[in-house]
Amino acid sequence: MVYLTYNLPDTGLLALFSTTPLSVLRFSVLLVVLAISFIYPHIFRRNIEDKDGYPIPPGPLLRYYFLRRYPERALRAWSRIYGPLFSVWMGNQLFVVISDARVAKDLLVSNGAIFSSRKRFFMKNQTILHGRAITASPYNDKWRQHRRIAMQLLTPKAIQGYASVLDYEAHILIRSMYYETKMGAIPINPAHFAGRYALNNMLTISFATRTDSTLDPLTERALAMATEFMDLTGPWSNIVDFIEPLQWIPTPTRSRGRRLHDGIMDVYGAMIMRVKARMDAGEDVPDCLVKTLLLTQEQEKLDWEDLCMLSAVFTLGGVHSTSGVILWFLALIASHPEVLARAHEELDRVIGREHWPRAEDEQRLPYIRAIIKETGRIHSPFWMATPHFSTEDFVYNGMYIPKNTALVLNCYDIHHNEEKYPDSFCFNPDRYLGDTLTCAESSKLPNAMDRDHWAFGAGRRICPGMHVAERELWLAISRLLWAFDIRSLPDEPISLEEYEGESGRTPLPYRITLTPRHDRVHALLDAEEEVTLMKL
Ligand code: HEM
Repeated sequence: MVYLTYNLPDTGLLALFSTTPLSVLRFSVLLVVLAISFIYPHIFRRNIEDKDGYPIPPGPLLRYYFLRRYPERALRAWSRIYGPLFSVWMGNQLFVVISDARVAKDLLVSNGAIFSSRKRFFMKNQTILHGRAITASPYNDKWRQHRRIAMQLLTPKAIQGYASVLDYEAHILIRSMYYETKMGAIPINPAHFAGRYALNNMLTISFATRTDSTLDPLTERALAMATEFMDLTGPWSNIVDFIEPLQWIPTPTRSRGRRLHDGIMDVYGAMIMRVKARMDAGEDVPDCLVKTLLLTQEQEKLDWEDLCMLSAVFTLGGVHSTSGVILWFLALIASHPEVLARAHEELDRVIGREHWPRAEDEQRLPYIRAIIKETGRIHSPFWMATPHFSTEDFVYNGMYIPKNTALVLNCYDIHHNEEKYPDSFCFNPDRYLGDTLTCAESSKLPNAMDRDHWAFGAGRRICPGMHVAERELWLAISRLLWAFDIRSLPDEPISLEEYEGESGRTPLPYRITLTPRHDRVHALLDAEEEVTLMKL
C-alpha cells in the first residue's frame, strides 16, 4: 500500500489508503460520513413538499419501526404537539394521522375517491389474507365485487331474514351464562360466552350453522384464529411490516402469519365443502354467505381462495369486535352501579318483567341505547380503525398528502374531544340521550361533529357489518341488563385501562357475578332449549 502511494500520482483516493495519520483521519471521516448518510434516512423523518411547495403535515423528528403497546397514547401525545393532522414515518411508509372529526369527514368521506384504498401490509394484507377478504383488498373492482356480495347478507332488509336466529342466540347467551353461574351463585369470566355468541351469529350468516357448546373444538379453533388475526394485524405493531429485509427471512412472526393463512384455508375450506355437500344432497340450506358464493361462483368468477377468504371475513371481522364491545360493556357496568340502577329502572318502567326487550323495543329504551353508544365511544374495539391508503396526491389546508400515504383514523383522540364529549374519560351514557339514530344513520349526518362516534370507521370502507353488529349488541346488552344484577368482585378489580390485542382490543380477563333480578328470568330462559343446527 505504501509502495503504491509512493509510485503513483497522489490522488486524494490513494491518500486515503495510505497509513499516514492524516490519511487515517480522512478515512475515518469518510466512514463516519458514509455511515451517517446511510443511517440518517432510516432514523430521521423526511420532510417532503409537492411541486408548489406545500409540505407534508408536521410530525415527530424520528422514524419508527413499530409502536409500543397502547399506541393510541403516543398518537394522542403527538396530536397535542402537532395538531389534528400530523404525519409520522414508519420505516419508509408515511402515515398521516387524523385526530379530528371534521378532518376525518373532509378526507375519508368527502374525498373518498382518493382515500379508500388499503396499504399492502406485509403481515395482514400479503401473508395472511393474500390481498382478499374485503378488508385487505385495494380500492378496485374486485373489492367492489366482494363487498357487494357480502352486503347481500348485511343490509337491514337482509337481517330481517335471519332476525329470529339473532334473537335465539341472544337467548342462548343469557341462558348459558345463567346456568354457568349456577343461577348467580358463582362468578364467571364472560369472555367465552360473548365470543361464542358473536361466533354463532357469524357462523349462521356465513355457513347456516352454529356450535352448541363453548367447549366445541370448532368454537375453540375459530376463536383462536380470530384472536391470532387480531394479534398479528395491528397497523403499528409488526416491525416486519416496516423493515423490508425482515420479510425475506423466516422470522417467527412471518411463520405465524403463514400458519394462520393456511389455517384459514383449511378450516373455512372444509366448512364450505360441508355446505356444498348439504346443497348437493338436496337439503334446503337456509340463505347464507357461502350458499350465495357457491350459487354465483361461476358468474362472479370467484376462485377457491376468494371463496375461503370471503367466507372467513365475517368471522375474522365480526367476532372479536362485537364480543369485545359486550365485554367492555360488562366491565364498565360492573364498575358503575349507578348506571346499572338507572338501566334497571328504565327496563322495569317501560318493559316490565313479563318479557324481555325485543328488537322492536329499541326506541322505547333510550337509556339502554345510550349505554351501548357510550360503550362504543369510550371503549371502541379499534382505536385506529383500519388504515386507509391514498391513491392520488392531495393538498388539504396547505398540507401535502402524497399518493401512497396510509391514513389512520385516530378514534381514541376523536372520542376524547372535550368540545364534543365534555369530561370525555367519564363513562356517561347521558351524553347520548336524545340520539335516536342508528350508528349507520349517524355516520351519514352532514355535520361531522354531530356523528355519535367513529367506532365503525368512515367513508367507503366503513364497516359493512354495522347493521348486524348493532342488532347483536342491542339484543345481548338489553337482555343482560334485564336479566341480571351485574357486579364486580370486591377483591378482583377490573382494569378499564389495559387491554389485549394489537388491532382489535378486548379487556384483560376478569370475573363478575350475574345475579338473576327476579323469578321470571328462570321461567323465560327455560322456555327455550339449545339446538344444534349442524355439528362441524
Ligand atoms: C361492534 C362491532 C364492529 C366494529 C366496532 C367494527 C369496526 C370496523 C372498522 C373500524 C372497520 C374499518 C373501517 C374503515 O376502514 O374505515 C371495519 C371494517 C370491516 N368490518 Fe367491521 N366492525 C364490527 C363488526 C363487524 C361485523 C359483525 C362484520 C361482519 C358481519 C364486520 C365486517 C367488516 C368488514 C368485511 C370490514 C372491511 C370493509 C372494507 O374494507 O371495505 N364488522 N369494521
